[in-house]
Amino acid sequence: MLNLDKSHKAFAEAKLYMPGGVNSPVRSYRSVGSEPPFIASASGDRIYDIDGNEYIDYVLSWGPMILGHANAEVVAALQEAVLRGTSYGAPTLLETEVAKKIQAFMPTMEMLRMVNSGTEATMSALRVARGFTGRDKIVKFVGCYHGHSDSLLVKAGSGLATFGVPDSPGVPAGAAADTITMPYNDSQAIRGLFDEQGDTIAAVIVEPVAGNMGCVPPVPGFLETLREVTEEHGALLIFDEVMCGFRASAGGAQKLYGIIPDLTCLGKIVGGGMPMAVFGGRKDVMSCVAPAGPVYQAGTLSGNPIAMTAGLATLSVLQRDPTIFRRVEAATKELCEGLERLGEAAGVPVTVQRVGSMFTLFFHDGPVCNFDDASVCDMEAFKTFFHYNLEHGIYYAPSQYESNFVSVMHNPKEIEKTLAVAEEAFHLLK
Ligand SMILES: Cc1ncc(COP(=O)(O)O)c(C=O)c1O
Ligand SMILES: N[C@H](C=O)CCC(=O)O
Repeated sequence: MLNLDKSHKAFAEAKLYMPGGVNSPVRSYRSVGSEPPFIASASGDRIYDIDGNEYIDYVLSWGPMILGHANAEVVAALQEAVLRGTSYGAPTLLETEVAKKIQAFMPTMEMLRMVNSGTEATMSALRVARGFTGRDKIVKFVGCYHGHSDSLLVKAGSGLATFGVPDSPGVPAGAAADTITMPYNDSQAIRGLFDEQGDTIAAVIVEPVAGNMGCVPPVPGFLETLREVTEEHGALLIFDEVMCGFRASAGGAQKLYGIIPDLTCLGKIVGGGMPMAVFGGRKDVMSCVAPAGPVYQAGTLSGNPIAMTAGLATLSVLQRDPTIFRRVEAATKELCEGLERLGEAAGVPVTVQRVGSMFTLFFHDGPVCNFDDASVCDMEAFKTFFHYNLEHGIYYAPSQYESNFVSVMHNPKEIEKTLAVAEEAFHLLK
């Protein structure tokens, strides 16, 4: 039995100071009816809690740590950088270096702006789209999560789906009034919407690979339809690649599926584990952003040298060794195929969905194409599987509505161990 005594004590104390004891709801383990291990350190594919337990980590800080935790090159760059000061609130050479690197991976980022979180990136991209088109309405998809800004907290995935509050109190009706929600992967519905009100829509924002209702790939034709209808009606297409950027492929989902969005949001990997995100895309659109144009957007710590350093070091490693993407994807494929095979062998209805190095094991018989499919998964089976794994040193995301991730440090031995634990867990569910 896992000993979490110190974590339980730490959680009780944390709850006195922070709502629910955490600084982001999905960390609380409330959805799986338990309490989270408090983490003391991490290295490679492992994290270690304050009770001395060790886990193979498939959360990876919710995606960023594709090189594994505490990558030597990233750490060395950060150690040097902090000695030069942590923030100047003034331009640096680093920011242009990072911008160039991002553009090398994603040429559609003709011009971009750095921010501090995925939430800021999507919120700002929408403002730019509205400013550029002079229209107010935006379209998002049920079960997609784009951070916690008011107009996007509507029928959202991730923690909101997990806790059963897809719309949040505190969002004024007016702030969400211009947000239209549509079912994911339904091209016909989106065509119908654009036939009726396409000329009033500023932008469609989408996770081109959804990760926040679990990992749900776009069905063939869906992204193509979004591109077509937005183009036909003068609306912008925004790809939220905060999660799937550098995961679906080196060039993100846009490269994998060959669709060029007008704007893209990046986060997670791009900041190498530091608070940093980006929005960018077409030069004519991004030229609207202040001070080049009238659409206001700003940030005291935006582009700060520490986040830039972590991002630059991470992207440099990825650029220098393109086999990393192949290796991480191969490991993820092996793991996912193994999980599906073992589930089937045990007679447990499971579907494992994967794109690149992100995946979800759904307790669902058949493909999960949208939020409705995800929400009829067997949540009790998920919980049992999750807890058995945690107790045996495998750290998955504590919700069926989340993706898991693999790093380049997960080698065949770790995958083998993970599958051995999964096999035992499936047998519990027979
Ligand atoms: C696709 C997507 N967009 C936006 C966000 C918001 O990013 P952040 O948590 O950095 O605000 C997230 C994750 O939280 C995400 O997965
Ligand atoms: N699903 C979210 C991001 O991708 C989970 C991270 C969070 O909200 O803390």
